[in-house]
Amino acid sequence: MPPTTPSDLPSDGTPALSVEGLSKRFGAGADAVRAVDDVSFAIERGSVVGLLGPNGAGKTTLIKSVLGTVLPDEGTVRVLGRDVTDGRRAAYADVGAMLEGARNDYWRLTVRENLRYFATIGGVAPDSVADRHERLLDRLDLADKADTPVRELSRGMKQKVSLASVLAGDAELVFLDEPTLGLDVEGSRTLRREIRRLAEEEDLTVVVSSHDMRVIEDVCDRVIVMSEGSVVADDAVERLLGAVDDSRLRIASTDLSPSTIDDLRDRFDVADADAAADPPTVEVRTDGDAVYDLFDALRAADVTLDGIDTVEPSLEDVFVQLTGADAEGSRGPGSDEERGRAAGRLAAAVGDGGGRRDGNRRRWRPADGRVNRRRRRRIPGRR
Ligand SMILES: Nc1ncnc2c1ncn2[C@@H]1O[C@H](COP(=O)(O)OP(=O)(O)OP(=O)(O)O)[C@@H](O)[C@H]1O
Repeated sequence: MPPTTPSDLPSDGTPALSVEGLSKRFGAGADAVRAVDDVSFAIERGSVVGLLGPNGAGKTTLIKSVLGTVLPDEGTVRVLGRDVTDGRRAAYADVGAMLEGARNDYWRLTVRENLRYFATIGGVAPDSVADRHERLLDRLDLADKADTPVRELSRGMKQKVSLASVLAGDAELVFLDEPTLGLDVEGSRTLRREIRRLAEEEDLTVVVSSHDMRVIEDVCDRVIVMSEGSVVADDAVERLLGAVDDSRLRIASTDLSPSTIDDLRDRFDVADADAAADPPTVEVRTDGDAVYDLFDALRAADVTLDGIDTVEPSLEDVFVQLTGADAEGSRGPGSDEERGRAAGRLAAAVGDGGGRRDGNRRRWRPADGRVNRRRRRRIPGRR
């Protein structure tokens, strides 16, 4: 099994980012908050990793600790093998961050001037990366606007300029915090596609933090999920998705009246129903013999099927099971105990596939830290 923890990575496989035993407390005594609590992980070069967690999970504190804007109480951070406390300048020359969306940029400057400016403050002579800038302008569809002041651009374009600015120097490791925030559906889709493409073409290591699960599913190979300062899951997106035992059958039929749906609720585990849809639909969690019982029940109720398909669990389902939070990152009503049980079930499921539990804590390590960047999982019915 390839090594996956910072201390046992081989010397020839120096990770882009290695965090070991990182902790940060705010305040003291009874009011102290353990924002980050003994967090360790390593991110291999060239991978795209999602950082997820409900509000207050510790993501921002973790990112700021890595970027050097928050001083951790304990632990080490290595960027491309260099301990950041030994040589900040050297370590951070390789790091870029888009932390506040479009506000990164100077709106009075043109798009190209922004790229040159950010290359300079990244320690790179702009002329030496002119080719990279042309490529970025081209890939992000900004070439026509290269000499336009940023303030005259649409929000989606500003967001693209922000991304280009982060990549304008020579950064190998890039943090993107909510990169699609505020974009419309089309703008978000375009930016997701471009982030993925740029990561592959420029051979970048990218850490993406977002509450939008589509961003994580579309862009990331691997996801680190945080909750209450700790890492509660760290695995390939596909394996996390595969670990959720929540397959459903979605039945569509004009014969599905509200009373028929109520009858089904009495007998089956109905996950969702929409009696007002055209045609009405019902989603039933099924396993084993329940499928036969379901069809028998539908036949007995004179329901002729207009359509039937399977609904795979989404990353949002995984996230909710692990943290008890909704997709926006807010905590739901579930108790810590319920969340712990759900996380335990999920961890055990992943463990069965080769991952390993880390003691009794709600976290696990991937069985295989090497992820295939080109292998994508498409979920039927999702974009
Ligand atoms: N400067 C600070 N002083 C005191 N407490 C802080 C400070 N920064 C963060 N915290 C606390 O640390 C915990 C983690 O906060 P953090 O902002 O890292 O979480 P987050 O996962 O980024 O949340 P969000 O998704 O809402 O941005 C929270 O309880 C927060 O209130």
